[in-house]
Amino acid sequence: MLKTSLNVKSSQLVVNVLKLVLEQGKPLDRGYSISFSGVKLKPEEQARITQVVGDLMRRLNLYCYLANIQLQDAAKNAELLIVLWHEFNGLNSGKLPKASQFKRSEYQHLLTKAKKDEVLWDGCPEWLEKIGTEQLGKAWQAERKALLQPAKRYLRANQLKTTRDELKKSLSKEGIETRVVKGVDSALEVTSNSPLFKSKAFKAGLFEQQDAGSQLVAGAVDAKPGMRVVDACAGAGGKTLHLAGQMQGKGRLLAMDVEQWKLDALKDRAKRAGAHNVETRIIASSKTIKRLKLTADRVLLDVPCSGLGVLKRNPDSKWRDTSERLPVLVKLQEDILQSYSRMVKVGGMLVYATCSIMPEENRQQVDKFLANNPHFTFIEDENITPANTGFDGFYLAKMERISEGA
Ligand SMILES: C[S@@+](CC[C@H](N)C(=O)[O-])C[C@H]1O[C@@H](n2cnc3c(N)ncnc32)[C@H](O)[C@@H]1O
Repeated sequence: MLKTSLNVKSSQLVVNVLKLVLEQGKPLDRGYSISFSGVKLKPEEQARITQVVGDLMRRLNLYCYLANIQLQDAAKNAELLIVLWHEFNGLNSGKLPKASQFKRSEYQHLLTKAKKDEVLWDGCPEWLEKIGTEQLGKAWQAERKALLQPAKRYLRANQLKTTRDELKKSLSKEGIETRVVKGVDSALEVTSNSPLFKSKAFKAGLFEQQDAGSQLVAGAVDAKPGMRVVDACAGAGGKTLHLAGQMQGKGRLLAMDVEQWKLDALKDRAKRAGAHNVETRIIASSKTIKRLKLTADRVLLDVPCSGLGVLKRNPDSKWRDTSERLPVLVKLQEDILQSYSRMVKVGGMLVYATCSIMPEENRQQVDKFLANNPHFTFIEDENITPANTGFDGFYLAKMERISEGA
């Protein structure tokens, strides 16, 4: 946490980001890029601003409660929330705009009450508490607390161009300090506040920023040189590029998605990474999938999901989403699993993955699929949870096709 208060300029940038996210519905990353564009800021100051915004977003309901305002009025009262944030974190807020509106005795009274309400204290909206309790029972409490922690920055060494040890050394020469992540072969955790994307190492394609949990998912696909591999919900290719590294540029790696702009971004990233065996294909209709029937050694289905495993990285979604999205996503996941699994050849492996920690999107989804598809057999699954790992939360299940089936 910060040791000194924000200055007025930085506090104004916090306000800008909050307004973009809460009033205009921009994702947090976009809020940062718009607010920081053209503004001269030292990397350390930028890191301080993102810390304050991140923390405010993770516990927005708590800070609103302490400021005695409604959640829907958070953006309008952003300056007051920053004052509250300083007080809550034991920092002097005296020089900040709206410091004069801070009512200490009311704050102390509300703080005492808030401490008794664990769900509010952990920055959890009611809809999320309900889902978490229903789906995870007693385990939810630890996950709720883990999801309140700031997200760490992890990198994946691009095996096509370097090794993790070499990358660590190259980064250190540029003043970027990292440490090795135990249990994740390709991952480094960034321990300094250095900007990553202006580094020579990044421009040379030596790494991608990717959560360690996400690296475990792509690692489980175990794509080998010469294989035919499909990443069917590839997005902008976080995992595709990892698979390309596993394949060492040999074989065929097909990245598919329903959104062309994501595949366009993937192409740019693949170029920088030197991933020359990546082909992109838009899924225009079910025919795109049917044409690939029984052809792939590996199919990764990193399906659209609630994102409830990655809330510490995307805390803004707690205040945007509702529980109504979940059943819609569960149905979409079921359809994708049923239809896209056709691409796996006999003896090939299907990897189903989400960035959710909720069983309804995870093991229950897999069990339903296996019950209806006896030509697949279960190999193993893994719940990568924030409470157990400190990483973002993911789920993965591996299944093998044992016969052609339907
Ligand atoms: C969890 S994200 C994928 C993230 C990506 N694999 C990565 O590691 O960066 C899910 C992706 O599924 C895509 N998607 C949504 N509906 C789809 C569908 N019916 N078929 C294939 N992809 C779909 C979304 O556009 C999104 O990019």
